[in-house]
Formats: sequence, structure tokens, C-alpha cells
Amino acid sequence: MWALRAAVRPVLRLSRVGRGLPAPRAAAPSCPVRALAAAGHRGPGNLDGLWGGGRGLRADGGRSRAEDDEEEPEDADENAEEELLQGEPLLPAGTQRVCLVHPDVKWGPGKSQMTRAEWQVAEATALVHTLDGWSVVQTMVVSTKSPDRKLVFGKGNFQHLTEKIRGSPDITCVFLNVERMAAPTKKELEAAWGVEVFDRFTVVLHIFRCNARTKEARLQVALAEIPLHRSNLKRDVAHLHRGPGSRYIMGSGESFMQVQQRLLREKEAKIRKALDRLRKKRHLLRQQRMRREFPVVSVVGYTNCGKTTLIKALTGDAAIQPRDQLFATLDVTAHAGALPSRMTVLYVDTIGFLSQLPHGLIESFSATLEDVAHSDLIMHVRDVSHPEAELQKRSVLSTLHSLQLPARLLDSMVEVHNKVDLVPGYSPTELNAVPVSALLGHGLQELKAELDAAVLKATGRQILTLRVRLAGAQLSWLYKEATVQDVDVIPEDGAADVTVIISDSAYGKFRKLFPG
Ligand SMILES: Nc1nc2c(ncn2[C@@H]2O[C@H](COP(=O)(O)OP(=O)(O)OP(=O)(O)O)[C@@H](O)[C@H]2O)c(=O)[nH]1
Ligand SMILES: [Mg+2]
Repeated sequence: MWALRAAVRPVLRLSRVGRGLPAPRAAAPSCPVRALAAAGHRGPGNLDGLWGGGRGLRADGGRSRAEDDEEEPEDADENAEEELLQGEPLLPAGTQRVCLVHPDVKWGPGKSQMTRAEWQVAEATALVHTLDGWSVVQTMVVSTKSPDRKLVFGKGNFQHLTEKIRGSPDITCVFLNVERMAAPTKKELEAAWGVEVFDRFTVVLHIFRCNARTKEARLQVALAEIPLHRSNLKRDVAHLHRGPGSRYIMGSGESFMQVQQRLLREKEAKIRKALDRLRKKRHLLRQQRMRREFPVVSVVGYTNCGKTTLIKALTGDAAIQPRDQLFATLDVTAHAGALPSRMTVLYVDTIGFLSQLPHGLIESFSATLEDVAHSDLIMHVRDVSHPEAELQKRSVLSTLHSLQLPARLLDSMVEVHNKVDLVPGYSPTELNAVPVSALLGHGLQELKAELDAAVLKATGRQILTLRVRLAGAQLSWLYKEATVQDVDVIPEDGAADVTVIISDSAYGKFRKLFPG
């Protein structure tokens, strides 16, 4: 219901009384996510744009971050976009004592091939703990043959579950660990259990909403919310039609449902249009970045594996602040760092992956992940201390494959095994994997050397020693357009041997400008 109000307003407030549900809490702060400062806080690790605080590097002609971040839309556009971003909380605020119910499919087509129930439960628990004031007070793993049925469980198990939930007054809501719950299922379960019931989609979406900082990320979340509003609409309109009165609004010929559906369609179209505008801006920034020819390394991996911490360690960027929280990074940010060859690369921090990430969310965030497709190299960070590290790897690789990235990127990926400080005596089984502790700074030199070689290969750069005349403009040109590693002056010749890392195109220009 709250979601319905968020999507289409003005709209009727539908009574929850009579469904045995708790009344909505008044004036809740919209985002009760742990460790987040007040609304409007901009996390230093997420510098709201493509250009993070990497050692003062400006690759765009010196524009400010605020200018980088967003186009300067007309006031009307700005207001319209803000309107699209208005929304009430998807989950209730304040302290919540959650009963985590995990449907365990023992066999049949619904059986998850990927993981054991206990790790799915652990991940769901971590999601709940991301929310400020939320805790899991009871966990129930309940077997079911076909979780798609309306009440999810068989009659006996359902009855048992209902008795336990009803008999535990400390439970304030239930997190049913399924990807999506149909509106009629939610309604029936809430009626039976007397508390609100949420699915994984709603919880993840809520966390996304709380962590999104830039307008682009916030619009993407708003787009991902549309299907939720749509299914809530069906539920709420069915409820409404039980009462007396006309189905049509003011003789318009449109039923209430039709009006709300039309408003939702219009809202969706507006969000897509606003995202398109931002996407064009992103494209422009990418072109600028390519013109300056900084190699770009996209840092990907499962959520909480240590991507942001590693970028901080590689760039020495003190402004980056990683947080022990799922989906801490939702905005794409870039941070500059130097490699041993003196080449400057840009590390692009990306949104973390999660197994069974609701499909709509991936689709909504595909624009953000476009940056990965346009990078020179992918660095896949893994938390090797995690018991399900292998499963996480499979999940990340399958998402990367679904993004239809160029084969050259998938084949040249650098795999980093992070958090080795938590695994005494760790040694990777995979060839070419680089073990590090981003937190303690172990293995970073080896990783930088590996990145150096991989970036050179991926970008077709070469290391050359060129004889230049000291009197001319050659040396300063090389300093500007290539990475100068060493200058060996030969005073008697008025020349120098300059060792540079140079791209094919820059070398071509050099030859043209300074023939012979
Ligand atoms: N022990 C240990 N902890 C680490 C290491 N690297 C990161 N962490 C911790 O892991 C948690 C998550 O780190 P982040 O860098 O925010 O992880 P992330 O992959 O960026 O997470 P999302 O942005 O949420 O996807 C933080 O509490 C870090 O301090 C490491 O090498 N060792
Ligand atoms: Mg992060």
C-alpha cells in the first residue's frame, strides 16, 4: 500500500484495519540503513560521479565534481526528476524484530542447484542486519515441495509455521526468503500471520534506495520499483472494489485501476527518459576519458568482498571509506592510481553482485555496468575467507557473461583473492590469481605488477626508448601524451634517451609530428 502511494499520487489511502495488520508507522525516516549518516550525506567513497578523489587528477579539463556529476538540467527538468524520486519507505522504520522464514526446496525443479539453505539464510540475515534497528529474532528453515504455490508451504508445515509466528509476540515482521512474492501470496500470508511479510526483492530494493546517492542511481532504483508498485496496485484495487461505489472516476470512462496503471506507465516513461539524458552525459564523459587515454580498470565482485577497500589501498585515496555493509557502493566512481611503471590508471568501483539478485534490479542497473564494458581490464575481487567463495565466483561470472561483455575483457580478467589475512597459510589454487589483504596492504606490489603487465597487453601500449633532441618540443610532448619512465641525458649530443609507455596511436602522432 505504501508503495502504491509512492507511485501514484494523489491516491486513496487504503485502510489496513480489518486485515489484522499493524498500522503504518508515522513519519518514518525513509532509509533506516545501518551506518548511513543523515539524508543528503554523500559518502566520500561514492563521489557521485565518474570522477572520484584520486590524487587530484582531473581528466576532463578541470571541471568541478559537481559539474561532472550531473548535467545542469532546466529547472523544470530538475523538479520533474525530483518528483519522480519521491517515494515512501518500502519497509517500516524503527526497530524491527524479524522472523526469517526460508523455504527449503528439497527436490524438484524449484531446488536451488547453487547453494545450501544455511548460506542462503546467512545471506538473508546479513541483508536484514544492513537495516538499522533490524534484527533477526527467529530463523525457520521450512521444507516445501513447490514454493510457487499460493501459501508457499504444504498444509501441515504452513499450519505449524503460523502457530509459531502467532505464538511469538516479539516478532514484528516476517522476511520470507524468496525472490519475489506474488501480491495475493503476500496478502494471504499477512492475514494468516498478523504481521507484515517482505520478500528479498523488497528488502534489496530498500537497501539500494537507501544507498543510492547520485540521481542516476536513484532513478535506476525508482525504475526497479515499478513492478512492485504494479503488483501492489492489483492487490490494493482488489481490496478497494469490495466497497460500494462506482468503478469509474468522475465519469471519465476510466476505472480507478486504469487511471493508476496509466499514471504508472507515464512515470516509467519519464524515468526512462531522464535516465537516457544521464546516459548521454555518461557517454560524453567516457569519450573525454578515452581521449585522455587513461587505461580504465573496472573492479567487480560479490558484494562486501572488499572492492572499495582495495581501490583505497591501490590509490592511497584517503577520502574513500569502505563500509561493512551489503551494497555499500551503488554509484560508479573512478579513482586514479599509479602503477610501478608510472602509468596512471583509473579504477572504476562498481555495484557488488549478489546471487539471485532480482532480475529487474540487474536490468535497471545495466546502465551503470555499461562502464565495465568500456573498460580496458576487469579486476575480479573475491573474498576467499567466505565459506561460499566458489559460489560467489560462479555468480559473478554468470552475471558478467549475461552483460555480454567483449570476449577480450572476459579472457584477460585479473583475479584477486582478497582477505587472505583471515585464512592463515592461504595459497590460491587458481593459476594467475593474486592473493592480497586490501585491509592490511599485503600483496599489493605483486598485484600492481600484474596489473601493469595486463594493462599494457590489453591497451596495446608498449615500452619504447626514444632518442629525442633536448632543444625541441619532443620531450615535453612525451611528458604530456605518454608515461615517461626514464630520461637518460647525453649532454655531448644535446639529446636524451627517453623510456616511455606509449599507446600505438600516440606513437603514430609522435612520428608524424617529429619525423626522423
Ligand atoms: N579482514 C579483512 N577485511 C577486509 C579486507 N578487505 C575488505 N575488508 C572488509 O570488508 C568489508 C567490506 O569492504 P568493502 O570494501 O566495502 O567491500 P565492497 O566489495 O566494496 O562492498 P559493496 O560496495 O557493498 O559491494 C569492510 O568491513 C572492510 O573493512 C581484507 O583484506 N581483510
Ligand atoms: Mg564498495
